[in-house]
Amino acid sequence: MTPHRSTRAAVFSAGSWGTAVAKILADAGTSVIVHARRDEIADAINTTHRNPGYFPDIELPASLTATTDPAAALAGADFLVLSIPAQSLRGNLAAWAPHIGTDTVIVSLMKGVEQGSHLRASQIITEVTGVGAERVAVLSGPNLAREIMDGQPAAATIACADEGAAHRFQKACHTGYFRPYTSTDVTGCELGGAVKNVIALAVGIASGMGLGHNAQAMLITRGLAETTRLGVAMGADPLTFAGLAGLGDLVATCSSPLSRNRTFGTHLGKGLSVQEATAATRQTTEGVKSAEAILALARAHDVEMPITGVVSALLNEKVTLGEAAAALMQRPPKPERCPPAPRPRGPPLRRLHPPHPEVPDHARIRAVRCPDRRHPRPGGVDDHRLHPPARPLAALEDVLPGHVHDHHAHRHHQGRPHRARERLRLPLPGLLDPRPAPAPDDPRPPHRERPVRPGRRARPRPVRPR
Ligand SMILES: NC(=O)C1=CN([C@@H]2O[C@H](COP(=O)(O)OP(=O)(O)OC[C@H]3O[C@@H](n4cnc5c(N)ncnc54)[C@H](O)[C@@H]3O)[C@@H](O)[C@H]2O)C=CC1
Ligand SMILES: O=C(CO)COP(=O)(O)O
Repeated sequence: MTPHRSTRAAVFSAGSWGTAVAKILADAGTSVIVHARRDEIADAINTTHRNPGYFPDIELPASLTATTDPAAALAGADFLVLSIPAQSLRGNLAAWAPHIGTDTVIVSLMKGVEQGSHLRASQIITEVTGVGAERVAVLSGPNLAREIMDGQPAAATIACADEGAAHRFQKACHTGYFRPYTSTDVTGCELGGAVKNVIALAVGIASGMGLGHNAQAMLITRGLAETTRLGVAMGADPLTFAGLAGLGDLVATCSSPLSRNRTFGTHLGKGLSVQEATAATRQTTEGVKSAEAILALARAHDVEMPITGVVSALLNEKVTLGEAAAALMQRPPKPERCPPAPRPRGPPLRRLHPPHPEVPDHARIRAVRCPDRRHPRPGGVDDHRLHPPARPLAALEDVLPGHVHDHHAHRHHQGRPHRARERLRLPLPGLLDPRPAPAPDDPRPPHRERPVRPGRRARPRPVRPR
């Protein structure tokens, strides 16, 4: 927290989070210039020390200045901090790139995945600017901008392949109310931030439908499970998802009415159409744009993400609220947890993009067997890849795996005899329908859920005396 005005940061966007991070940096003693798109916002910041577009009631540090000239903002900058909607990053960055200094570290605050390319912000940055991964950092965590502007305490994680660069930015933004930690898990931090927006949409939808805290906690917890599955398949450290950029951000966003994603979901849950919810939302709602791209990443890495799947289907208006909820609740029963994947080996199953320097060896999945021998799982990813289910029907089942009950997979899953390709379609009762979900055509009780402990083996058989 030593003053270091010689450190310079250029914050690109005078939006909600850009303004908040600019204030943090200035309060930490860093020399900050904000790049605004509109002259009137830049002028207001320079003359009244307020941002009338986002926080008209909050006075900004007098040392904080603004400009609409990207070259002036970037001149001599140690850090370029980017905080615009993820879908607009590529085009804007291409225009700003010629002004970026050769030593400038680029810090992404963005929590989205690009449509079409399915790239995260840090990957877009390296691709567009040609800057090496050691000069690209991400900052992510439970950081609702409004609370931070009010001076309330918060923490975040700064991740960079070069830990030294992360440390420098940590020093540049450490204040009495903002506590940054460092990490080298760029993939995990970024995925945590992007996927939690989709889970926050799901929680908002549940809340809008009038569902209680049990349902919301279920979505948060299983949302974290599917985020971690994707992260592990993409080479992230699973423990990152237990940290600020994972669980921390998920809890803050899913529980706060300040979250735009949760609020958008609440509108949907109350019955508004996607168009109506969009019209009711003024600021950036990354989850709406990223859900499908995240689902595409999941497919490419053979990871099941049922919550993301139903949110994407709802956003595309392919299913009703009741159908989406029923599709989640009627998935085949399974253990809560399978062991994490061992170090991956072998060629990737499918890859969306040419190898990225940051994730060269990790986007690989290998079949492992769950200690409960009836549940073979690929790479700790609890899907049914090893029970090739010969999935029927097209679009809906593709978006919502488990929407159609696969009788063959179900019997196989239970370790029982089965006839290949026998299938049964379940009706989809509305979520609030008091009737119990229809039982599969099996008279025996359903498979008992049993916690699986990593590394645990079947109990040894007693040795009979001869
Ligand atoms: N608001 C928050 O509490 C937090 C937001 N974030 C992330 O920060 C990023 C930015 O979000 P916010 O600042 O909240 O959004 P915002 O909607 O408040 O501000 C977006 C900014 O980007 C600019 N912008 C919009 N479209 C643009 C375009 N096509 N080209 C160039 N500039 C454009 C706007 O003028 C505005 O300055 C998102 O990825 C979000 O997930 C991350 C943590 C907290
Ligand atoms: O990322 C955020 C908090 O950490 C902000 O979430 P929303 O974009 O949903 O407002």
